Amino acid sequence: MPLLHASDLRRNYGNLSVLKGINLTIEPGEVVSIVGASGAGKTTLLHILGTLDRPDTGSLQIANQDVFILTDNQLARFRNERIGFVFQFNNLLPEFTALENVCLPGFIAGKDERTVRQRAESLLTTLGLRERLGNLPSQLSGGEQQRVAVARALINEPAIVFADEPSGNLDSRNAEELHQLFFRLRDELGQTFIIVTHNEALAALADRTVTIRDGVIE
Ligand SMILES: Nc1ncnc2c1ncn2[C@@H]1O[C@H](COP(=O)(O)OP(=O)(O)OP(=O)(O)O)[C@@H](O)[C@H]1O
Repeated sequence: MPLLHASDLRRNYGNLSVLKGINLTIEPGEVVSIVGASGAGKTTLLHILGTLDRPDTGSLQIANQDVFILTDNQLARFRNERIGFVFQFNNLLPEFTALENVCLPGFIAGKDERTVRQRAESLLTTLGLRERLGNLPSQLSGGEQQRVAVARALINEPAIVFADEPSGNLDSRNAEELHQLFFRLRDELGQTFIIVTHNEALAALADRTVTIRDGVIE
């Protein structure tokens, strides 16, 4: 069974037809990059695949769940438990420490507090942030903040992590480190990533590159 199966996804904004029938299958443990010209619909597609937005028509299965038949509340719960996100601007909560930011989705999922804390510490240690657990985001470098965001995305052991231009705000050294991290997590945890990127180095490293043009996958 594929991990994700999208069938004939369509999305219009008013008269503008952005997605015109997207079909996509993702297997577990793949790192897939989504590329395409500016305005091609990459973010629109990522938001739909990540269940942040609904298509006008079409269906999507993730981990054997037909997601768009769920109510908004059911979908929010599914997203919290099964999907992780990394955005260009890390969206860490400024008044919470690195450790607290990582724990939060685990607490929201209602998991045991001690278990969540231990997993968060272990993830942050794996990502080289053992000495930064108590730092606020403002006390971290851009690269460190993005690694905290990756740990936060992983806290609930998601089926898939979606990333939208994750290295878009980093210098080339930090960008490369972040990219290596995705592949290490793929190798060590079997983690699946779907990444929208303009970064050609990252797209070239991916197991598969999906190009959107004229509203469909090329
Ligand atoms: N909420 C919205 N309302 C109206 N139009 C929108 C909305 N969101 C996106 N669009 C339009 O849909 C098209 C696709 O946008 P999208 O952000 O998905 O493209 P993209 O491929 O991610 O672009 P970029 O690489 O520049 O980030 C664009 O023409 C955009 O202007």
